[in-house]
Formats: sequence, structure tokens, C-alpha cells
Amino acid sequence: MSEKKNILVTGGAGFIGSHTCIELLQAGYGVVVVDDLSNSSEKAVDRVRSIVADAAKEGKAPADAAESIVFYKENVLDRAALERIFDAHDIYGVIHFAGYKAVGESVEKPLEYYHNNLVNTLVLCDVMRERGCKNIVFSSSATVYGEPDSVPLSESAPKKPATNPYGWTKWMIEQILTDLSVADPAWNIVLLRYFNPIGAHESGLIGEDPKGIPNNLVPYVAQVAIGKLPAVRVFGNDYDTPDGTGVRDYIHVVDLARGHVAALNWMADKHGVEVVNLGTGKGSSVLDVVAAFSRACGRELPVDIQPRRAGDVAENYADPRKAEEVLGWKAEYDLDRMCADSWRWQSMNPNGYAE
Ligand SMILES: NC(=O)c1ccc[n+]([C@@H]2O[C@H](COP(=O)([O-])OP(=O)(O)OC[C@H]3O[C@@H](n4cnc5c(N)ncnc54)[C@H](O)[C@@H]3O)[C@@H](O)[C@H]2O)c1
Ligand SMILES: O=c1ccn([C@@H]2O[C@H](COP(=O)(O)OP(=O)(O)O[C@H]3O[C@H](CO)[C@@H](O)[C@H](O)[C@H]3O)[C@@H](O)[C@H]2O)c(=O)[nH]1
Repeated sequence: MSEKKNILVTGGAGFIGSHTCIELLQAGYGVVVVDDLSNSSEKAVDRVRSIVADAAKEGKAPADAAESIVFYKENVLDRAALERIFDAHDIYGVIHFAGYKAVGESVEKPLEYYHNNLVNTLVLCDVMRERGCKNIVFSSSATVYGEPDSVPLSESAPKKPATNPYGWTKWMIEQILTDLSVADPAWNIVLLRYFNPIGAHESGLIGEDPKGIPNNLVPYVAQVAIGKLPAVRVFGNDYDTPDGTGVRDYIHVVDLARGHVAALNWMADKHGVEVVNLGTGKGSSVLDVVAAFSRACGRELPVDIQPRRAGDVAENYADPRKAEEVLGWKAEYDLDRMCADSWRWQSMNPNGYAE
């Protein structure tokens, strides 16, 4: 893999990370995954290898793609481990997914969230600086926009105070990386603000594998569809939206993954810091999602209307034009495709990566 550009993917065994590894390998990059498996399984990396091996046989990936990914079970907080990895590989750039991501849990465990998400980013950037690697793509979130004044949300919309420690970590890391680029313009930084990633790889081999009862809508709906949960809890049907339920910009995880490849490609001839939304620009309600998933799994899924969930906004969707203008990237897949792929993953792996 020496002549390839190698990308260090922190959190590469996770939901978005594993899908991004596939797109990177197919695009001809070498991939070095660092993940402590605190919220994932090494099986995801094994399956990435087999997916790209199949793609290579079909001429859709370089012949050596499956051999171009290496995995390290390490914590990004462990500076010595990162230094060993930088010693072993010539790293062109980093995609930094590693972090804790559960909004509710972050309220219960603020120290753990601030420590893991902030300190791991500081350690990572310090090692990158030491090794002269100054290309980084960071997983931020539309959560930094808070309660929107208006939709769609463009990158120029103001950042609002976060409502939970998880959101603050995204807010603060964006600021830290922006300060870094002011101090040293040699850094190339893309802050990707994801809207709501769902779906799974079309093979059905990798997908989202939440521990316990899912917090997020689509994993919850998927468990209703497979019969593990009785009905979809709908958090509020009295919002000021077309059907009264919350509206979000759901984006297929494969589209999202391709956005990261586009961000890395951008760095080849540009410098500085860019903030870019990754969304489709289309809002869908909770009931739209339930209807699409019902079509995907072939039965009407039951719903149970409940009170609003604290902290939720009524409506949130992206203005995705900057991603197209700056990165040349645009989402392709619609909600039906997202739900069909989520359902394939869920039905082929009822217990996720567990046996
Ligand atoms: N999924 C979403 O809805 C969403 C939305 C916006 C932003 N994001 C961000 O995108 C990133 C990836 O999200 P995801 O949905 O794939 O989550 P995920 O939990 O599936 O992936 C994160 C991965 O990081 C690993 N990890 C955590 N801390 C680590 C550490 N200190 N060292 C090494 N590995 C560590 C976990 O084991 C996991 O594999 C996260 O930063 C998340 O906050 C996700
Ligand atoms: O069981 C459920 C779960 C969710 N919802 C609703 O479904 C919508 C989507 O909720 P969810 O899937 O939890 O996503 P968000 O609350 O929009 O948050 C996601 O998207 C944000 C970016 O927009 C990220 O910052 C967060 O980490 C990520 O969880 C909202 O209207 C919820 O009220 C339900 O009705 N029932």
C-alpha cells in the first residue's frame, strides 16, 4: 500500500467509519483504522475487507483494495500508540470519527464525554503536527445549529449554544480546529456537519449496531420491523410541521461516506478550513420514515404517539449547495432506498455483529 495515499481513520470500525473505509478503498486510498472498539466490533473491519474484495472482482475497486486496510485496536487518547502508527505508516490525512455520540448519555456522563471527545482530538492533532501531517476531516453535526431560526440551514447560519455535553464537544472541536488553522495556515481542515445518517451498505453486511434500546429513530424502527420492539414511539405529533411530527434531513450513510472522500480530494489542491453541511436538503417527518420503512419491510409498522422528547427541534434540514459547489459532492439516495438498505442490514443481522 506504499504508493497509495494512506488515510488514518479514527473510529473506522463504527457505523459511519466502516462505510467510509469502503469508499476510500474503492477510490484507491490506503486505510489505517484506529478504533478501541468501545462502540463497535472488529467484524465490521473484516466485512469491509470482504466487501471491497468482491468489488475488486467486479472491477469496482483496485485489485489490492482488500489488502490496503490495516486495523489497530487502540485508543486515540493513547499518544504513544498513535506515534507508533505514524512511525509504521506514511499518513497523508486523517478522518476523525472516534468519539462518544449518545446525546442523553452525555448529560449523565459529561466528564467522560468531554475527556474522550476533546482530549482525543487534542492528542491526535498534536501527533499530526509533530509528524507534519496537517490534513484532517472532522465529524461535526448539525447539532451546532441548535434551534434553527429558519430552514434550510446553510453554513452561514449562526452556531447556537449546545443543549447537551455531546453537542458542546462538536461545537468546541470546531472552534479548536478553526483556531489551529488560524495559527498555522498549512493545515487543511474540513468540518463536516452531518444531518441524520441512516441506511446501510447495499450488501447488508455492515450497518448501525446500537447497544441496548436505540435512541435514534431509524434503528428503533428497524427493531420494531424485526419484532424486537412492539411499536414505533413517535415523540410528539403537535409540532408546527405538515403532519405534526418532527422533520429531519435523513442522509444515506453511503452518500455521507462519499462526502468524506470528496473532502479529502479537495485537500489535494486547497488550503485552509471549510465548514460543509452533509445533507440531502429534503426534510422527512417521523411518519414519512415509518411509512418508507413499512414499504421496505412489507408490513405496516405500528406507531405509539408519545409526548415530545426534551431538547428536540421541530424541523431541521440542510441547504446542501455548498457541498456541491466546494466539494463537488451531492447526495444521491432517497428515503425509500435508505430504509430498504437499513432493513436489509437489520433482517440479515438481527443481532447486529453479535453471534
Ligand atoms: N450517527 C450520527 O447520527 C451522527 C451525527 C452527527 C455526527 N456524528 C459523529 O460521527 C462520528 C461517527 O459516528 P458513528 O455514528 O459512526 O458512531 P460510532 O459509535 O458507530 O463510531 C465511533 C467509533 O469510535 C470509536 N471510539 C470512540 N472513542 C474512541 C477512542 N477514544 N479511541 C478510539 N476509538 C474510539 C468507537 O468504538 C466507534 O467504533 C462521531 O464523531 C459522531 O459524533 C454522528
Ligand atoms: O424513538 C424515537 C426516536 C426519535 N424520534 C424522532 O425522530 C426524529 C429524529 O430523531 P433522532 O433519530 O434521535 O435524531 P436527532 O434527534 O435529529 O439527532 C441526530 O442528528 C443530530 C444532527 O442533526 C446529531 O447531532 C445527533 O447526534 C443525532 O442523534 C426526531 O424528530 C425525534 O423526536 C421519535 O419519534 N421516536
